Amino acid sequence: MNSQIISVNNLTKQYQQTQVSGISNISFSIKQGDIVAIIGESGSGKSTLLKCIYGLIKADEGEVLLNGKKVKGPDEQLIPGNAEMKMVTQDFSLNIYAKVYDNIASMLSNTDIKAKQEKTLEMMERLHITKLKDKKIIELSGGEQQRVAIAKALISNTKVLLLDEPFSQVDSLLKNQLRADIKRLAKETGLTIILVSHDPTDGLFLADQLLILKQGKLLQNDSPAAIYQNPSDIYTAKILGNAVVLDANEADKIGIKTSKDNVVFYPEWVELKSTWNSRRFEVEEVYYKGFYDELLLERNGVKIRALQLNSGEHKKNDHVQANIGRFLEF
Ligand SMILES: Nc1ncnc2c1ncn2[C@@H]1O[C@H](COP(=O)(O)OP(=O)(O)OP(=O)(O)O)[C@@H](O)[C@H]1O
Repeated sequence: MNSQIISVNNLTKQYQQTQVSGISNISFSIKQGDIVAIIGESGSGKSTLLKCIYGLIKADEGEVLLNGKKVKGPDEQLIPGNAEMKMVTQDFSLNIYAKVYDNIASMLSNTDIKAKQEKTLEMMERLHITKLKDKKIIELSGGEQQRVAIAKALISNTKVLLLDEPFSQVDSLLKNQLRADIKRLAKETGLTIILVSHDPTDGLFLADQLLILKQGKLLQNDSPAAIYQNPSDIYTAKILGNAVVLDANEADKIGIKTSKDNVVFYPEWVELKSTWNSRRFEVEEVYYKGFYDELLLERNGVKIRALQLNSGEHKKNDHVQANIGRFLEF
């Protein structure tokens, strides 16, 4: 079993005297070697939390422990940050006129030139950037620069890698490759990774542990599957799975009774088949998604979305029988 590497205790940071700015009373712990994704809408406090963990900004209250030792804030040391952690920000902080090799090697001392060379080449190999060795940063794509920045961050005995929106500069094909590489790297090296993203698929695909932030508060902290299946809040269900949200009146119109205010379900929980409790909907729109379609269905003025795995089976204006196989009440 992995041991705990980071412990965040009652962390609060407020920029102004308002409740919604910064982060508020956040606590959680991280196991060594895990990938943790912090997900939340813009302004929910993701970057603030990441910077507090790294010691770049001083928390008003609470503390961060790295292997049981308090992480110092910017007021407690000359150079803010932490030697055992590295943060890769969206601007990458690379020397754009220097070569890839030199950018990475610059993190190591010159006391053993051969070891420095070997270590740099090994790290380039790990991040699949060996062929870029002699290129200048300015000649690279965003995704390539990203890899160089990660290689540079990892070369000096880093225990925790902090990534702020790591995939914002890469197209979807490269994104999948980079995600897979990061996952492999963490599993091979025991590196702990904390990443911040506004894209929930990063969290669902990569993370061992998912943190959902809303207006500076930690809403949920669990495995991606546990949170996806049982979101504690409508916000979480919408962020993670683009959930359908109906009020009690709308739910009633499609045959769901609830004593709560809202009924929430993911489109894939809608069963398109004729069962004793299924109801007739009209297909209003068909959105082609590749190997499946997303259907916009309507009944009694209420619109819901459902997935159709047999792409093309039902067309616009068709009538279909649908049953909400599972739903949550809030
Ligand atoms: N230096 C600052 N001074 C004042 N307010 C700030 C500062 N930095 C962040 N905030 C406020 O704190 C809240 C959280 O910001 P933060 O950047 O942590 O959110 P975020 O979830 O990372 O957002 P994004 O996804 O847009 O980067 C926001 O309301 C933001 O306006």
